[in-house]
Amino acid sequence: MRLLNRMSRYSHGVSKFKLTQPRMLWLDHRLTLSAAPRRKRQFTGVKSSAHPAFPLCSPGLFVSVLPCSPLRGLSILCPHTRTVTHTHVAFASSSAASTPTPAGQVKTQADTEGEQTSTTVPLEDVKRILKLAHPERWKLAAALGFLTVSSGVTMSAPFLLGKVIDTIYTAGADTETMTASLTSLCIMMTGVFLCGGAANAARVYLMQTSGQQIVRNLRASLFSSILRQEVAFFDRNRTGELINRLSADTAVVGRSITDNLSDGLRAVAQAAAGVSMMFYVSPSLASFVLLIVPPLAALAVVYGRYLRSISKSTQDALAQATELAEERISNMRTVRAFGKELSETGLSGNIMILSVLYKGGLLMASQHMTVGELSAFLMYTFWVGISIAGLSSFYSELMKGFGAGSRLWELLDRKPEFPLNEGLMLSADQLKGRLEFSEVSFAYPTRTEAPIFQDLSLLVPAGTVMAVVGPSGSGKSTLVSLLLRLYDCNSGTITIDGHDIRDLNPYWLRSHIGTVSQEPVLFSYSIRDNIAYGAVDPEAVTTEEIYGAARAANAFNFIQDFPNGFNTVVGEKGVLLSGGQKQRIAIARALLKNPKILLLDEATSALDAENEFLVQEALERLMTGRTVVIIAHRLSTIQNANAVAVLDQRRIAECGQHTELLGNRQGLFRKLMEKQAFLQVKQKRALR
Ligand SMILES: Nc1ncnc2c1ncn2[C@@H]1O[C@H](COP(=O)(O)OP(=O)(O)OP(=O)(O)O)[C@@H](O)[C@H]1O
Repeated sequence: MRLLNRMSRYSHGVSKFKLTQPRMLWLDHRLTLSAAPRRKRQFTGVKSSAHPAFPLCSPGLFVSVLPCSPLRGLSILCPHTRTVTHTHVAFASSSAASTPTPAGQVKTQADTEGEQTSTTVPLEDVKRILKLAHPERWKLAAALGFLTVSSGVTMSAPFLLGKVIDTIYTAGADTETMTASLTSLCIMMTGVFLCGGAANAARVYLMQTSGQQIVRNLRASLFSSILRQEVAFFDRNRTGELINRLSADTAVVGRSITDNLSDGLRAVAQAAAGVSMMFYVSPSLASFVLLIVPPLAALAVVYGRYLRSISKSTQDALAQATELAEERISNMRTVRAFGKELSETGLSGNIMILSVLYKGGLLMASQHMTVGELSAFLMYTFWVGISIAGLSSFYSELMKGFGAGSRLWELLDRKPEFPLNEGLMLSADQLKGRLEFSEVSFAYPTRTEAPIFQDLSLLVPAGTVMAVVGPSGSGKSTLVSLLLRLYDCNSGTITIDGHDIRDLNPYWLRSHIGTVSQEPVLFSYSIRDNIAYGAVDPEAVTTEEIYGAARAANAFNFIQDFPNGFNTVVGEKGVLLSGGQKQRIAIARALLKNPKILLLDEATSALDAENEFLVQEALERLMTGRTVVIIAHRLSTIQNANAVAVLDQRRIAECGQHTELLGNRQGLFRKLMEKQAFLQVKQKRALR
C-alpha cells in the first residue's frame, strides 16, 4: 500500500511504472460475473487466494495482480491481438487522468475539471462518498475523538506557554517560589503535551488504516466492475487509464474522506478556538486585530494578484488552492485571503504581527496585559492564520475528491453491453460442436465505418477440422473472437448446435471452447499452476491429471528435466521457456480443459524440427474428437483439415476440400498456396 501511495504521489513525472514479480489473483467469472452483482459487488469479483492460483475469467480477459496490495497491476489480454498488457502500469498523474463517458469512451480530466469547478457537488455524490466511509465509521469516530483531544491540547498550548512566561516574569526576587511553580507548571504541561501527542498519533493511525481500507474496498469493487465489462470496452479504454482510475482516483477519494476531512475539521476547530481564545486573553486586542484584518486582507489580495501576474506557473499553482475556494466560500473570502497570503507571502502576516506587538505593547505598558498574555495572543494569531490557510487547501482537496469520485461512479455503475454469466447452458449430451455462421456482418465497435464481415456464412460440422486461411487482416482472428462471443455481430447469427450464441451463457460457452494461440499466454507462476489453469476448478486438479495432460502434450519430459520440475516458475508471460515449450504447456492446459470446440491459431514462428514435430503431435492429440477451427499457416495443417475456408473481402470467398480448392487455378486459395510454396522454396535456398 505504501508503494502504491508512493507511486500515486510521485506519478506526476512518471508515465509508466513497471512492476515486477506479479502474482496472480484468482478471478473467477462464476463469482465475478454472477447475477445480482450489486449486493455482492464489494468483493465477489476479486478473491485473493493464498494458493498460487490463477486468474480464471473470460478467455479474453486475464488479470494479474501484485501481492500485498488490493491492486497493483492489471493484465488484460486482448485475444484478438493476442497481446497481454500487464504489469506495465501507467501511473499517469491524476491530472492527466481520464474518465469513461456513458458510451464507454474516455475523456481527459481536463474535460472534467471544468465541470468540477463550475458546478456544485451533487448531494448524491456526497452520500456515496459517505457511504464508502460507513464500514469504517467506528474507527473514524474514534479518530475524531482523538482529533478533538489533540486539537484541544494544541489550542491550550499558547495559553499555558503564556502562563509559563508570566511565571518567569512576575516572580520578582522570590526565585524559590518561581522555581517551584515553574517546575510544576512545566511538568503538568509536559503531561498535557504528551497526551496531545499520543492522541494525535492515534488519530493518524486510525485515519490511515481506515483510509486504506476504504480505498481497498473501493478498488476491489471498481476492479470487479472493470472485469465485468465486455471486450469492446477494453478496446476503447487503455489499460493505463483504467489503472489510473484504480490507483490515483481511488486514493484521492479515500484521502478526501479521511486525512483531508480530519485536517479540515481540525482547521475549523482550531480557527474557532483560536479566535475565542484571542477574545478570552484580550478582548480589546482581539477587537483591534479584527479591525485591521479587512485592510490587510485586501492588501494581501492585491499583492497576491501582483505575484500571480508575474509568473504564469505561480498562477497555476495558486489557482488550485484558492480559486475553487474563492467561488464557493464567498462569505469567507476576506478571511481566507488573509490566510492564503499569510502562508504564501508572509507579508500581511508580518504586518499583522507587528500591529499586534504594537497595540499589545501599549496595553502592556498600561498594565492591561501581561507579557505572557501577549505571547499567548501572538501564538493564537499564528494558529488562526495557519488554520484558515489550511481551510482553503482542505476545500480544494475535497473538491478534487468529489471530482475523482464522480469519475469512479461512472465506471462503477457502467453496465456491460451483454451479460457475462447469464443464459442457456447445454447439457453434455446436447453439445455436439456444430458451428454455423449465417450471414454475419460485423464491424469493431471502435471502427464501425470499416466492416470486417458482410453476410459471411460458414458451416463447421461437429467433430470436423476447418482450416481458415486468408490474407493478413482478412478477419481470421475476428472470426475466433466472434465465436468466443467477445463481440456480438451486428447482424446475422452464429449458432452452436442450432443455438444462437447470444442465447447461451457466455461463461459456459467459453468454458467449452479451448484456445491455443500463436503466443500462448502463460502466467508468472509454476508450470503446474499454468496447466491447472485450464481446468474448471484449478484447485481441484490432481497431480496425476496434470502429469497426464503434460504427457499427452509432449511436455512431461522437458518439464521433469528442469531442476524444480512442475514447480518451475515460468517468468512473466513465460519468458523463461522456449516458444515450443510454451506451446506444449498451453496444449496441456487445453487438454485438461477438455473442450468440445477448439480454436487454434497456428504458430508461424519457426520451431526447430524436433519441437515442431512434438508440438504437431500434441496438437493432433488435442484435436481428436473435437470440432476444430484452425487459423492455418502450414501446408500440412491445411492438407489434414476436413475443409478449408478462405477469407477475403469480408466473406468466405472459397470453402471446400483442400484438393478441390487447389484445382481452381484462378482461385484465391490456389494463389495463396503458390505464394507459400514460393516462400518455402526461397527459404530452402537461403538455407543452402
Ligand atoms: N480490436 C480491434 N478494434 C478495431 N479493429 C480491429 C481490432 N482487431 C482487429 N481489427 C482490425 O480488423 C481487421 C481484421 O483483423 P484480424 O486480426 O481478424 O485479421 P487476421 O486475418 O487475423 O490478420 P493476421 O493474419 O495478420 O493475424 C484488421 O483490419 C484489423 O486492423
